[in-house]
Amino acid sequence: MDFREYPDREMLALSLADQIASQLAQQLRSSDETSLCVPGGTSPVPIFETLSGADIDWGRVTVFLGDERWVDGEHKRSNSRLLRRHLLRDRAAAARYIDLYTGAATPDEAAGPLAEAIRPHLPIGVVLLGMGNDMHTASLFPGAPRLAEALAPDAPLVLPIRAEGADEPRITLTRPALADSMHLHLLIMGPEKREALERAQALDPIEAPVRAFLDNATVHWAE
Ligand SMILES: O=C(O)[C@H](O)[C@@H](O)[C@H](O)[C@H](O)COP(=O)(O)O
Repeated sequence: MDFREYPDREMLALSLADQIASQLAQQLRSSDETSLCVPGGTSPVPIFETLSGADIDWGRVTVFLGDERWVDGEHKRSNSRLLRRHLLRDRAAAARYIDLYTGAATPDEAAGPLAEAIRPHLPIGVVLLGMGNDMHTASLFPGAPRLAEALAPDAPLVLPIRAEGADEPRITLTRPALADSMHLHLLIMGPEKREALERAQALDPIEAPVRAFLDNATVHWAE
């Protein structure tokens, strides 16, 4: 795990957006296309807004979320709505986008088709993960009934998740889908998350799901 501390959140956002853009551009120099997987939540918004203006060939980048709340795309809790407002605009509006919210009644029936939609984009070019204070990442929540299944090396690429820590049914990419990415970044801000990260390093992924990704992650932190 590579841990990078920044003087403030603005410097973190500018630097991380630049690192992601550079990694995507580098991949596009040797491949026809690449992929970018991003988290929902509030922390990544400044990174999205900087990244949306990056001068790369977005038409050859496929973007998708690492997880989604199973709510309509215009619902205030929708991560897809967050992306449309903060990332998929400016130059990045040209990106190809796979929406994890399919409109199906439940995430259970959407998981199979979404796995097939995601599969051609593996290994993901760049993955950005967030983390909750409970050490969840994506929608891999401690205590979730299907967490062990989602953490297994042979897990389906996409699974529905219901958990006490989640306000609504979720859909999430799983460990094999996320962990094998070419570049994996973890974004955390504030003292509580730094403390949670330190706890996670000593725990098993079943107790601290973010632990499943730390070995290959570059962690970006500011107060
Ligand atoms: O759907 C989600 O909520 C995210 O994908 C989730 O995994 C997020 O990254 C963490 O909950 C941190 O969220 P904040 O950045 O808002 O603290």
